[in-house]
Amino acid sequence: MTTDVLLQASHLYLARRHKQVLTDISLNLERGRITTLIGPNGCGKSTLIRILLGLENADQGEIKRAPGLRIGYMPQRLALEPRLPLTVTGFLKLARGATHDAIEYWLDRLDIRLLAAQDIQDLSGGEWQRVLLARALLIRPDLLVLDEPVQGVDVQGQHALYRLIPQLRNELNCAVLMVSHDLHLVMAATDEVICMNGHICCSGHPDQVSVSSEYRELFGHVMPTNLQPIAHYTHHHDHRHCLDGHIESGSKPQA
Ligand SMILES: Nc1ncnc2c1ncn2[C@@H]1O[C@H](COP(=O)(O)OP(=O)(O)OP(=O)(O)O)[C@@H](O)[C@H]1O
Repeated sequence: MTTDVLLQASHLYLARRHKQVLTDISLNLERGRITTLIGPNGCGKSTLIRILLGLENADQGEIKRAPGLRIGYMPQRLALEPRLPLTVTGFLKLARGATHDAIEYWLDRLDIRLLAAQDIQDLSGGEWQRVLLARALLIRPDLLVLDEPVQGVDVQGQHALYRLIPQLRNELNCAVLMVSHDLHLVMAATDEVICMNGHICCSGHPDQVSVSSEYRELFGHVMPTNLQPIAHYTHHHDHRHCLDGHIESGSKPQA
């Protein structure tokens, strides 16, 4: 592994109840890069994340993590005791890396200071997502893993969160791995997209993936009207890519 590679997964396979969930998944997560996993419901995104985090084991394959790697994880769901009376600050205190200073810092940085004394049961979906993000950031992770970070967040909030993620990457100089359902929403906030459906269908820069036939087969051509890109992306595509994103020989390179 080179020094910038924080996690390297090679040829992961996993079956669950006779169903092949993951097939031959290989990827590298590098410091300073944002990687987005995208794919339809049930394609194995959360399972892959759990395996990369070491919460589940693959049937086959290998995962190498940089020594001492600090991982901050924002799960898709968090099972909480429903009647547990707990303020946001109390909840954050339970997390790894929860020093007084760290909690104070992330409450301000994520604009959730006003929620500090609020009961976690009373948070809106969007507020809860920010609190979960703060919890993942407390240890100042080398690798920040976000499983559908905009779930339950309104469109404005989604844009705000996807603008924040590259800022956090710059601030912490960390790697980010996130799961999203909508490439066009995240494409300005990601360096690499891995499009999966059990196996990796295609991967590369969001510009390349969004025009690839494998991506279009999975997601169709039409962008939902309510989901506009955060930043305007233009496609100058007059050449073809191999599945690994390289330009096919003989095709015209981009101007
Ligand atoms: N413990 C299990 N037993 C049986 N099947 C499982 C188990 N865990 C996951 N699966 C199956 O594995 C597949 C992948 O699930 P996973 O949650 O990883 O998908 P996902 O891409 O994250 O989906 P979504 O976008 O809906 O969150 C699904 O078909 C799911 O039903």
